[in-house]
Amino acid sequence: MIQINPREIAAEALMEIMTADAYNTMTLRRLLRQNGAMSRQDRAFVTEVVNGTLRNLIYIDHVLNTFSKTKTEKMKPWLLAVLRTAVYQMYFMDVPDAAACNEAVKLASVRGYGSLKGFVNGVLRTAAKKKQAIPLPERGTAEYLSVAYSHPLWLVRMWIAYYGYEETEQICAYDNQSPDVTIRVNTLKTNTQALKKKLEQAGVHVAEGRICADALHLTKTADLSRLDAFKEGLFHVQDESSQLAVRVLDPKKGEEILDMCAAPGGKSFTIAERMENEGSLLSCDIYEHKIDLMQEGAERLGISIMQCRVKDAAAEEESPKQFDRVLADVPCSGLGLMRKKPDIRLKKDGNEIDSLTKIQREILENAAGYVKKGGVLVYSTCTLCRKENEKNLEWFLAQHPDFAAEDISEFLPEGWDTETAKKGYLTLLPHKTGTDGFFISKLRRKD
Ligand SMILES: C[S@@+](CC[C@H](N)C(=O)[O-])C[C@H]1O[C@@H](n2cnc3c(N)ncnc32)[C@H](O)[C@@H]1O
Repeated sequence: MIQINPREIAAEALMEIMTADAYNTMTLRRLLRQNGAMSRQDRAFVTEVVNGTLRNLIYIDHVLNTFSKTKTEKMKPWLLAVLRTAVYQMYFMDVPDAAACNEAVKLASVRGYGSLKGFVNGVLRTAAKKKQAIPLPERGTAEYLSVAYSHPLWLVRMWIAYYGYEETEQICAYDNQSPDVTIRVNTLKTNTQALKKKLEQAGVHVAEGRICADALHLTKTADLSRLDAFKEGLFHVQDESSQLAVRVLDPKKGEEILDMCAAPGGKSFTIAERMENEGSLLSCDIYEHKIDLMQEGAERLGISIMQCRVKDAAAEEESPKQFDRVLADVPCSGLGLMRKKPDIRLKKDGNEIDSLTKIQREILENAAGYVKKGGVLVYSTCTLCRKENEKNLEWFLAQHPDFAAEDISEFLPEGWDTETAKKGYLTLLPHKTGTDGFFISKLRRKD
């Protein structure tokens, strides 16, 4: 039988993600599939090493650059991947230093770098010895937050300008916690208590929602899709921030609703459930393959009012149909998702923000045309970036005197700061709300 070395698969995945700018979940999934003979434990190890290394990459590179004369940007991609994954094991996992180091030395040879075994060994042994004494940039600087919490410097600087130093440090620290899985109870088929009981019987640890009554937080979940409760369509995965966005949209039974950027479908599913599967919901996305997934999800959940369609939300339509409520949950930089998506930290700069802002404004402009007189438009993102959030809202209101921002405080949990909510918008800072970082705003078209 061929022996598969999980450390080699982890280094391979990391190298591909870094060199091809590949999306980490897809690369990982493919490599795990190609090496299907690995045990469950080895697969979990590979996943942990890859995601953990990505999550801590800036700090790990700082460690390597502290102890290696050859800097990380000059290293061969394979050696760099081996060193990075080894430092992750030594610094962040319970792997003994000697094991991580010896295995890395072997991996260097596997791909023809036998002559550099001494280099790998030297850097890792020193890194192991000096673990407690890594020199960091001076506290109180953006550089310190960037290295200590492995967040890109441009992002830390942007957040400091928005939220101040302390708040930024708290966001960064929150991003480094391991996330739980949040689900939305399918109220068409069950209720929170019944589902909680069923999941607990299946060995899942369940805690109740902190913001939404229909949310549950799960830990000790292996593969959710294997649970009977999943197969029976009793829930879908959805963060409480997204559930709150739908609460703010406030969909009603019998209405006509449009979700302009709907895939993978989470908010559409919650909208349909809140509508008690009565009325009509048009769920669009620009990517065809995502439409199929969304349709499958709706079927699993027993939702029949959702029509899924491929449609570019930024393309103008001549005489658009009008809806009671429109959700524009636009493509964004995703900076509120750092806890769950480690590769978002790899964004080298904020340059894409301007092009995203342009698309978001095009989508918003079209959204206005889809809202009936007296109807509602909710604009939301999963990012912490004022250009994509508050600035877009301001821009929209300046272009559209026929819309007014609407107070959303009644939808928020007790005790939340409602100063901006009264003006129709809210930024969810993840360390305060225990959710993804998120932005929700609500507008109503005047009669
Ligand atoms: C933030 S995600 C939406 C998440 C979704 N609302 C949910 O809750 O599951 C943004 C979506 O916009 C889609 N998208 C990107 N550009 C688009 C466009 N021009 N028109 C429509 N959808 C677009 C992406 O495929 C992505 O699925």
